[in-house]
Amino acid sequence: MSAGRAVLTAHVASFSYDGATPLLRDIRLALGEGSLTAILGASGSGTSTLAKILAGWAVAPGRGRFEGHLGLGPEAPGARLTFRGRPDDPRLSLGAWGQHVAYVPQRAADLLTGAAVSVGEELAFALEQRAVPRGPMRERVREAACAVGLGDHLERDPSRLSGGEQRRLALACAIVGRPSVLVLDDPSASLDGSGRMALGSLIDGLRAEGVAVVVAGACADRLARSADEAILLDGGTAAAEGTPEAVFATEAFARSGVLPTDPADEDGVPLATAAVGHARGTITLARLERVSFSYPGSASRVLDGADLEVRAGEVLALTGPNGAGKSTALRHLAGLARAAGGRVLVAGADIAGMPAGRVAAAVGTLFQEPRDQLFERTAAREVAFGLRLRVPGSIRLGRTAARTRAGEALEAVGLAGSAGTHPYDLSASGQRLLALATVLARAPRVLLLDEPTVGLDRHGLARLEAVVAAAAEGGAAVVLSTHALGWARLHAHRVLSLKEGRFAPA
Ligand SMILES: Nc1ncnc2c1ncn2[C@@H]1O[C@H](COP(=O)(O)OP(=O)(O)OP(=O)(O)O)[C@@H](O)[C@H]1O
Repeated sequence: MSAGRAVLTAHVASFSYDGATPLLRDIRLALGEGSLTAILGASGSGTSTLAKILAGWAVAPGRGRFEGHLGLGPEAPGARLTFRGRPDDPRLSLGAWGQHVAYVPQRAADLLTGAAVSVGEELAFALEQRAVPRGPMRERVREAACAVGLGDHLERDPSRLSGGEQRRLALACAIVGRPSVLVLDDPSASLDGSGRMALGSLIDGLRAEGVAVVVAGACADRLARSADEAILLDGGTAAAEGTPEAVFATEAFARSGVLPTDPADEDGVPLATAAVGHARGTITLARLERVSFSYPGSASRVLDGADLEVRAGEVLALTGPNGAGKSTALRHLAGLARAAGGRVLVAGADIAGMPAGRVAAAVGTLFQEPRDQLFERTAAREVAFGLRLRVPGSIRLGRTAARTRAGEALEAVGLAGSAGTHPYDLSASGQRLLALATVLARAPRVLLLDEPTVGLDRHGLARLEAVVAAAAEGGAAVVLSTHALGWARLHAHRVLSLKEGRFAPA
């Protein structure tokens, strides 16, 4: 695709996960030095799979059947690997490939070792494998951390970072090894405004040094718009290719379900929240009253006298920088974190000392990482599970009623056709919608949604908007945390920003 000297070439003649139904067919890429390529496609179109193939993660026995070529550097015999989906295919050494091609998956935490006790150690890991001497290693670790805004967090425990901070760390891990190709799946997900700006500058800097960058996703955001080349995946193949402008102008793009604008963009969105009208309810369903909280072992207060109130029928959006404490505030409302000072009230009751299981009778939570809340064999069973539980204060449904309700909830989020699918076989956005269905099915009075828009395409976002509006119409209180500020201004009654432990109108 790119006219510059190719640093990576790929021909995906065919790729399937199950060895039978091809997900991708006849896709060719040639990534030029210093180029930016956008791989766009709606949920399930294969953008993440193509990113994984380029990164070498999907090219291994047991990971799927790949037929085609992968080549590093100018095409030459030996630099090109040919795959026929057979046992005698070349073994792609992820270690060797990874020295040239770095990758940040959609679920950024998957890139982290899980063994490092500090951000600095996590970053040093890849360099230790390459025997980089201590002095330069320290310098490169600091440089990579600073590039993503984690320069002051080198001593922090990676497992205790917020979602956005973890994405920043994964990005730093990818660049610390100085790759010649960087593949980023949904790179802006969970990043605040400054994180997005830093990502843009980082990519510009890497391209100036000759690194070929690939961004994959379901949104024609600023990064995709600034690409040299875009490729639109639809129906398993490249439905359009060319400059972003040319691709965005095609009928295939209009049909595809790719978001034509970024939900984070505030351009043209009025400051006062608009489309949803006024919340009608007067009953307060959830409240934080002067809540203070610090995580164990940390001197700083994440919440510091935070006040928040949400009424029946209201959609309240929480925004604020990465690490500000939005998820922490939601955890308090779900009874999963306990205030050190102040009170948390849900449906009129002070929940101090109330077991989280009991709070769950009134509250449903969509977590920031939805895969963490999925554990069943099929999507239908996943949704039915919570309906069959004995939760004090809520009604346990019989098997048939639970199945019917689960079907309705799957239908509402657009997953009726995936009822029999294993939750882990759904795309990341499919998993988010499934987790949302598990919450909706129980019809809780308070809905807590942690970054519900992340990774959703146009169809997914429309479903989310519909179910949030319907829940509020039905009298539920909805509290969602988001960096999609433009979207929040359109779909929430109020938007609050969390800074220094307190909420204020955004
Ligand atoms: N289990 C934990 N132990 C210690 N610190 C934590 C833990 N979980 C989160 N933190 C820290 O608390 C702060 C608030 O985190 P939280 O996840 O609530 O932020 P957030 O506003 O939701 O961020 P993001 O926008 O990145 O998702 C961050 O500094 C985070 O690193």
